[in-house]
Amino acid sequence: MADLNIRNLQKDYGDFSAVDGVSLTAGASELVALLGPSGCGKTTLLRSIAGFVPVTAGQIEINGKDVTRLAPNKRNTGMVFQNYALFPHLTVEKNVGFGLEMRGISGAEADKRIAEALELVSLGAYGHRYPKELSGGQQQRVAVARALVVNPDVFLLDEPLSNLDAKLRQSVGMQLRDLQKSLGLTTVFVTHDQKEALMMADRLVIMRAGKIVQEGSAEELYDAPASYFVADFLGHSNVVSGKVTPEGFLSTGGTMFRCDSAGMPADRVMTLRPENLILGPAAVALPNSFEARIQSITYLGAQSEVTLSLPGGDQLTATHQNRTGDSLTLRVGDMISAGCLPEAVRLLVDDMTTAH
Ligand SMILES: Nc1ncnc2c1ncn2[C@@H]1O[C@H](COP(=O)(O)OP(=O)(O)OP(=O)(O)O)[C@@H](O)[C@H]1O
Repeated sequence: MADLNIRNLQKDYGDFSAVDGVSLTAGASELVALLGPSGCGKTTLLRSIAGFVPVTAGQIEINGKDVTRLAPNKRNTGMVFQNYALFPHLTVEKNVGFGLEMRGISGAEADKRIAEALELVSLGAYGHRYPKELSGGQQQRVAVARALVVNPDVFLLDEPLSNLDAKLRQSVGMQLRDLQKSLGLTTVFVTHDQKEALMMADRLVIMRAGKIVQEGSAEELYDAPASYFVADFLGHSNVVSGKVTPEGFLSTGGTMFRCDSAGMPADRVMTLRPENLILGPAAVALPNSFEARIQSITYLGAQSEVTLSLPGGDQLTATHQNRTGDSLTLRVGDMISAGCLPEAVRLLVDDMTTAH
């Protein structure tokens, strides 16, 4: 059981800040995902925790001990690198034993711990193979065993699923999460894939330009993004800008949306999740209801994505469930009723087109 406590961490390269005043905690057994676009500082933050990047300022504590200036092998962290960084000329056993050797553990004690670590990742029979004799998924498990063999206080993962094909990603991700939970490991996990983060993390930390912009559970962030940037990053596809009227509506190009606008400044963007935009007769009775033209339909099997063109020229996409016996006919060019509940309309600050 361990916890990680980061305070005001700063990593500057010249006058550029890769990590800019980050404070972050991760509790015992917690899996925290660092999520954000390329270049936002995720890897730099992770490597700072491991000790591979000397920080400019701030503090990193593991189990209440200040490790900010300690060498990597004195911190008791276990790290899985994006490309696994296995030694090609060493067997699986020797790769896994490397971290122990660095800590001066050898002989029978090392052999026992290597065998246990390989069992944990179901590679007990593969100790004598070389990395090139393993599949991508098996190599990833060797990298996980190598990180776990030292009984780390903090488990650090840098995009550990990105080299796996789409089919493997989900099952390996779930295995990794099960292992993390069963061992009670405090874990920080870097990804730029929001689906991966939603699937695995207890808490998501969204970064932008070296700073944390929002953190919370997957549900909290998806349901209540604090800004357009976060909404957009977590897969909201409908964003329309408008003006808040004194009566409490958001007025877009030609449509008024009833929503919770109390105390909102006038200029806002509206986000509306496609699954909350209802099509057909059921939409007519909703507090927000309007007629729109179907501009395109993308059939995706269980559902279709239907893009609507609103009277003022704005576009909204709806997710429509395809059910056997559904009497609603969708045809490109037709007018259709559409609507949503006021609480499905979220008004956010537009931090995508303004400076941040
Ligand atoms: N050694 C370095 N010297 C100068 N700039 C660096 C150095 N290492 C990283 N950076 C810069 O710091 C910023 C953050 O990089 P980092 O690798 O942490 O981003 P990231 O969020 O992990 O991105 P990605 O998802 O693409 O891996 C980038 O703009 C990068 O160019």
